[in-house]
Amino acid sequence: MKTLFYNIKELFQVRENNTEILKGSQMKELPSIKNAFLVVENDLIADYGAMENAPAEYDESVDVSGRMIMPSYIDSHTHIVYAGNREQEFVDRINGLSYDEIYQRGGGILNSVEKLRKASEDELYIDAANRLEELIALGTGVIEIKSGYGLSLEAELKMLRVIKKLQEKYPVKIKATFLGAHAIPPEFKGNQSGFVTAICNEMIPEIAQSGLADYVDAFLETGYFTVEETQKIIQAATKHGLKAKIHVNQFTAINGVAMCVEENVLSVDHLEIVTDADIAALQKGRTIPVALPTCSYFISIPYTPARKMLEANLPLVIASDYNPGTTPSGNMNFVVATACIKMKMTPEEAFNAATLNAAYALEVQNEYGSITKGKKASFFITKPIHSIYAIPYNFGSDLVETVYLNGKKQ
Ligand SMILES: N=CN[C@@H](CCC(=O)O)C(=O)O
Ligand SMILES: [Zn+2]
Repeated sequence: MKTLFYNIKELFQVRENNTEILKGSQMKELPSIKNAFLVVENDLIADYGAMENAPAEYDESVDVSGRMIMPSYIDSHTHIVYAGNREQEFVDRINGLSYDEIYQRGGGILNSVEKLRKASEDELYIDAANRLEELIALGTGVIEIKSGYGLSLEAELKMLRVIKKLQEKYPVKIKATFLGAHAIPPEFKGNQSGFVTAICNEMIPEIAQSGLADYVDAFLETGYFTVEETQKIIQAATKHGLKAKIHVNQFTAINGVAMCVEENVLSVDHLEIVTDADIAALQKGRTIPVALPTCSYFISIPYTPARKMLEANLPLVIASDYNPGTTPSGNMNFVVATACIKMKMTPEEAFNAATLNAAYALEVQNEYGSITKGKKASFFITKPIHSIYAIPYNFGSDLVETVYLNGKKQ
């Protein structure tokens, strides 16, 4: 089946060759073709170009007049499998409690752990599937989903099985991450080292064996997991053939980034607090930094210093962090807008961070992230707009009209 999309007002993120990653000033350019065509054959991008070169033969055609096409968003950091909500903590923060104070009282992540352990696999699946359907309609075509609200082998496997079911049922590409080291569960209170040992010696081997996870994650943060504990977890994961993606520098900088780069982790995520030493460490390795602007927005913490990092010629990814505690939204259009408005990224930089560079953070750069021949035909068509700047500019509007995943209209 050959489909011609014609009269595209502007076709974005067109890359003749498969560019792997954009650093620093390279992120300023978002290549596009005005008045373009796009040919999709089955699930792949077959051709594109200026309208005057559009092919005359095809099986069906779609008129894209007045509208623009962007490759699907790649959301490389989410926690969309969870039970219930944390609306009361939201109000508690408005009334003056901090995220840490709520955690110290047994809330925060542990609140979600208690709820998740009680929920059935089917209940978790229904809620997560509803969230995923909303995100697909908002333009997300590839997503990473973490466990981390079970914190026992049994409950973590329950979460990972829910993610597997989502992978089987939805055309969106899903990567799964085991986040056993998210917080200390009640049964290990006062025995943090015992929990880390259980993660390394029991949970990681079993989870690697199950094939349910692509990556391992840990919350490297003051009051959660230390640099040394996280290093042990990364090394145990490596031993079992799993790469790591690490939550780090959300509230404090404790030299975790340098260790992560040394251990060659795939990505370091959050980075609301970034020191010069962190930047120097990132410059030396292939670990990609991931900022989560809507987390900063929701819990009123500093934003990742994007300008400083781009000036240091680093690459940057933006992702949603969709989770019940710090970011109960996975709208990547709003993530792009927040990156522009609060982190002073240009729209071109923000779209590059949410598509092409994000593909690298999930190792899907050969299939997704740009309009390149041979890549998956996963993209969204906007509503009629003047320019692509409308997406961050009209930050409260949904400007995604139609979504195609693997060549199929959703
Ligand atoms: N900070 C660690 N994990 C999540 C929040 C988890 C929660 O509060 O439920 C995050 O990325 O922000
Ligand atoms: Zn997170």
